[in-house]
Amino acid sequence: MSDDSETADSDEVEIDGTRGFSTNFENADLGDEESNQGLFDDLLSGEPIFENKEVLRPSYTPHELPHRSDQINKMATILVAALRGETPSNILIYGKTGTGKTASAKFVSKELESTSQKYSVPCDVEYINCEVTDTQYRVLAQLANKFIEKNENRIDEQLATLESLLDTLDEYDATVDARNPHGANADDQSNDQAASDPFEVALEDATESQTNVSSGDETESESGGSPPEAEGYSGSSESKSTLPSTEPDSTPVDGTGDAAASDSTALPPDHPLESTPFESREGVEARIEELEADRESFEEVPMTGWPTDRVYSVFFDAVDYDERVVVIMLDEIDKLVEKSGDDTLYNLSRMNSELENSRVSIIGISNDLKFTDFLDPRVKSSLGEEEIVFPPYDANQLRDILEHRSNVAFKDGALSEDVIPLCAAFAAQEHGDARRALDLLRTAGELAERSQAETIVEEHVRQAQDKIELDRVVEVVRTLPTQSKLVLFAIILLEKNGVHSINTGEVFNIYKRLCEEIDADVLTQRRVTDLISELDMLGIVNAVVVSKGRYGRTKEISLSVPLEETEAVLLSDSRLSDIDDVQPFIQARFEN
Ligand SMILES: Nc1ncnc2c1ncn2[C@@H]1O[C@H](COP(=O)(O)OP(=O)(O)OP(=O)(O)O)[C@@H](O)[C@H]1O
Repeated sequence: MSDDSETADSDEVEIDGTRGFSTNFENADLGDEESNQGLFDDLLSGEPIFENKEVLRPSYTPHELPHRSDQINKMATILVAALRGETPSNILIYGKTGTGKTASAKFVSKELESTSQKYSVPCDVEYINCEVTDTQYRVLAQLANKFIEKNENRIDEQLATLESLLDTLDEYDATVDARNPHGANADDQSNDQAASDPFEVALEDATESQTNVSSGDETESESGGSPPEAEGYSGSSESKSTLPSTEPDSTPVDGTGDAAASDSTALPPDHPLESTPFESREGVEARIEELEADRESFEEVPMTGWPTDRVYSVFFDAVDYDERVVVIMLDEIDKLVEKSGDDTLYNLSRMNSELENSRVSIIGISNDLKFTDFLDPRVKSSLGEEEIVFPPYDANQLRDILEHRSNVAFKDGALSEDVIPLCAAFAAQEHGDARRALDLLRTAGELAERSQAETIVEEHVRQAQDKIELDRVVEVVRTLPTQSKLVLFAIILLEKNGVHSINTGEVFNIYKRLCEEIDADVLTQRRVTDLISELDMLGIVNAVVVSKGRYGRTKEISLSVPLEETEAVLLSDSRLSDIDDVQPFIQARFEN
């Protein structure tokens, strides 16, 4: 270490100005140990606590969800209808934050999609977080674009299969010509062996593709039981309806050698188009053209600017392009309703009566048990066909969840015994929130790592609890409206000056002075009393009503959060930071 820094120092002494850059780059190029000053070496040298910290982050989707098997099974029982080609009932999922709603729903949808691939039943799941995507326009636009992308991908796969079918046809024709320069199809026994390999491959390819004739057509669906990768000639009703039956026995070929010369439906058994829906090269080429035209016609929806009707119609067409069951998962659905009413849900829930090829089913996820009160009764009954409740976890369940994760997250021996029970207990007090429990465990690990400890102990968990709480306070205070910030600042100033049992009148007087100082509107005392109650509800201040005997009742206010940190957050607001000398204001509390 010391060697490193000495060398680095001497480099710096020798160079000046622009030359310094080039010398440093040279060092970097050399890549030897002497080129850095060991800023990170110390940190890296400590024994790491974590084996895989990502596992504790909210973005990680666990493979196992202990204590949620009832809810997961119920969801699967409802959604299995999609794998039978039927429309699953809509589902509403309720539960407080951190009770595993999103994780469980994502887990089930992953399983659903992979099983649907396994059995070649077309089924798509789309997830939307309505806290981010919170208007009807955005929801529909996002869905439209996702389905357009899916359709394009499917078309690309189909085109690739068809192009390779054309190649196989070319090879086949060339081989036939070579075998039989006079035009007869030489498929007699003696030639079978020589011809078998490429044709068998082609036939296999074609059969594989053909089994997937499944979607987009009114005429037929043959999806069940075919292999997952089969993506063949699906899509257009027109091309399909003009195609011959795909049943192999429709034109028996006797193997005597004249099949190629006979009419086009009588393909020899080793013909690449046999057991495909196509009877000629032209048929394949026409289908390619048609798919390319479809692909061209898709128009991506811009994120703003179109009339909502147009967005809806593009979304509708994109969903209905293929035969499939579509599950739309709307997480934080209450935020969407709160922000933009229930129009989106109304439109989505009535789609099925108009869709021709596909079916839509909705899973809504909400923290707010009461949000359906704001829904149109028709939407409410359609959306809530099935309801699944996620109860809060208790401390034992949280302990199990943490233990599962910690096995992967931490190095052996990095956790002392009481850490997980303590994290679970803290989080159980917070309405059984698994996210909070995982945050605590991760933060405790980070604090231990930062202090270069080898194991995480109870103290780290307590520090983590304080840190998370403080982070929450900072976030809440930072995002308060200016008027609330002024009221809170007034309370802080009073506390800082040793005033105990602060009452509303005192807060109001200081608040008024602060408003004048920064040219803000002054609210009425009644309104300020409301703002104090809001701060109380957010857990930032504690306001209790006390009786003063014959002088009536008053509120006694005290700060519930750390004073200095909160003041620092308030002063980081550019408007409040203009207030320079606050001391004289304190006198104002005696004024009236
Ligand atoms: N049973 C469980 N097993 C393992 N991890 C879980 C379990 N339940 C929840 N989690 C984890 O807890 C965190 C929060 O879960 P999730 O996001 O599913 O909660 P939520 O109920 O959807 O909360 P919110 O309503 O706030 O979105 C995630 O990291 C998730 O992986």
